[in-house]
Amino acid sequence: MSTLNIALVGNPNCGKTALFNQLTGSRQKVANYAGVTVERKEGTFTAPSGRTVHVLDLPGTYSLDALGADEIITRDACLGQIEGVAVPDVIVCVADATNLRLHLRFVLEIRRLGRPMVLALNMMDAARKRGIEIDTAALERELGLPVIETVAVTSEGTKALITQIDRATPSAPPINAVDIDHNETRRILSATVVMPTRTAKTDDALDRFLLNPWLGIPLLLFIMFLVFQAVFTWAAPAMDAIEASLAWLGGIATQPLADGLLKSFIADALFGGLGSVLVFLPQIIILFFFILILEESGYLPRASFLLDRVMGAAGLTGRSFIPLLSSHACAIPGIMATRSIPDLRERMTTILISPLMTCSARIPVYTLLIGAFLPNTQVFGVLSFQGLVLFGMYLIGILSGLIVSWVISISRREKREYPLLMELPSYRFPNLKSLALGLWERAMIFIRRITGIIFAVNTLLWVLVTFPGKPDGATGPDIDYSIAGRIGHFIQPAFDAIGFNWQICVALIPGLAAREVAVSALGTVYSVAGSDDEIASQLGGLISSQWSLATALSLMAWYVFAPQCLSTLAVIKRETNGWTYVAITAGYLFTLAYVAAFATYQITLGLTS
Ligand SMILES: Nc1nc2c(ncn2[C@@H]2O[C@H](COP(=O)(O)OP(=O)(O)OP(=O)(O)O)[C@@H](O)[C@H]2O)c(=O)[nH]1
Ligand SMILES: [Mg+2]
Repeated sequence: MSTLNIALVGNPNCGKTALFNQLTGSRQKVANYAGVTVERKEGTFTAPSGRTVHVLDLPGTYSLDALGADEIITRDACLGQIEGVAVPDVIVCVADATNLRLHLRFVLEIRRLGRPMVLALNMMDAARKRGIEIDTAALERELGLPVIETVAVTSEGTKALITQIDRATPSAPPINAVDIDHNETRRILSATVVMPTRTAKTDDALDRFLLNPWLGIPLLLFIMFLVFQAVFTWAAPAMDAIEASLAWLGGIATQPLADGLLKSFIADALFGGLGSVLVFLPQIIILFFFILILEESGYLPRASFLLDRVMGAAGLTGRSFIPLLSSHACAIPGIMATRSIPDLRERMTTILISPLMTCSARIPVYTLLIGAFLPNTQVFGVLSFQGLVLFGMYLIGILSGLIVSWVISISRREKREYPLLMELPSYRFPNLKSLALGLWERAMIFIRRITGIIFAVNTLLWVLVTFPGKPDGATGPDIDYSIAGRIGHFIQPAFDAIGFNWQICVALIPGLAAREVAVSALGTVYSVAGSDDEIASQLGGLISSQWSLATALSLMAWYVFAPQCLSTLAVIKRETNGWTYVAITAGYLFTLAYVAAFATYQITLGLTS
């Protein structure tokens, strides 16, 4: 059976990736701002004729004229000049029906390439809602192209689009030498589109409020603050329920077993280790719930504008905002999103500081320590004190990032070359189905991490804390004689000044692979060391009785800075093409981590003794 190659092109934020996901069933990132897709993505589906269709999703671009990287990629992809990528048999040009004035120009540019093409008139739902009337048949005639109305968030029109693409041999459109002319765009628009007299009323009203010079930034801070309160308070009942079920299940699972290795493995490594991380699933889902809503609503590019001045003081621009905000979910997509920053220095600075943003893998560590060591009291009767501290941890991460960036900028003489020019998309109510799917996917990624890397590293750790057993006649606890116990005791002196005991040292080593592993590792170490029926869903209780407050705060300070994530370092190597930035990042972050933990430990000791 023959195959067909198609490429999705269009202006940024017109719904190419949403359409790509509909066609191929993939779940590539979609969000309501320009520049979400930074890398070409490929997928396939089977057309009704039985042909396999290869789909190429491309970064959005405003025109083919300019010489930016995105424009070149798009043009080369359309003409089949990218190595390893087939010439598209059909170009699917996607245009936002609510913004045809802008998008039609690009359609005409693509048409000039003289390749077979189809126009997907996307966002038809939004266009209808705003009362924009488009005469599709007239548009087809004017352009000499098939035009299909689509709604890429609900799959409306996807079938019609597939049928159109699947037609035997799509033909190239007529080449019209003058069609780049603005007059041509205007002429086609007036022949095919009736705009309502007043448009985008809601957008303007909301912007007057959210972009207000006085209200804007306080509102932004307030939104962020609410998110972190919610992460702490809403998650609490679900976390308690998971903890209780794990304790119950653990009891059932280990009861029939005789004391021995199997029982120790199930109790200590599985329930003690992995269970202690699973408990944080609700918090992670709540955080992503807010991040997804912020991404879809259209608020993020506005926040970039609001923060442009503030970030300017730190030597950055508003462009760094979205990459840095994404880093709060995970530094990896954040670092990849820096590709949309044209200024190389700014991009490298953003990459260097993105590991300082509090990624979701730190939530288990912070929550464990905050929950165990700080009082669960209310501030002003409504705010959770623990939630406030968590918010504080996020602020410390952001402030440290801005300070580091400011220090880097001191050495920079020349002026900013790229003023912040960003399109403000329309506000949009998030599609509930995609929101639910997005959260489901996050939950699965977290669970896959637990059953994948965290399980692997933790099982290895269990082996290391269990073997070799205690020699005959020895008196100390078993774990002291194990390999891990010996390693922990061996390196502990280096961490004495920052208050880490040997158990923390043992947990930090596997925690280098991924941050949450440190929690499961502590769970396993304390579980093995403790009596057998103490399952580390009570890890918090255990450490609160064994560590000083100074040690706990010092570990939190360590976690603000320490670059304990191999995947982040790997992606920095990939994005910067070399080891230099990896070495700089790891070096400066470990140094800061040690210094911050040292100061925190010594000061807290001084105050509490
Ligand atoms: N209401 C509505 N929203 C849509 C439709 N198609 C896409 N969206 C939303 O529009 C926004 C942009 O969609 P994307 O698919 O990320 O756009 P893109 O063209 O891939 O953008 P870049 O990758 O930045 O070039 C997202 O918020 C989508 O949920 C549609 O037909 N109707
Ligand atoms: Mg995209």
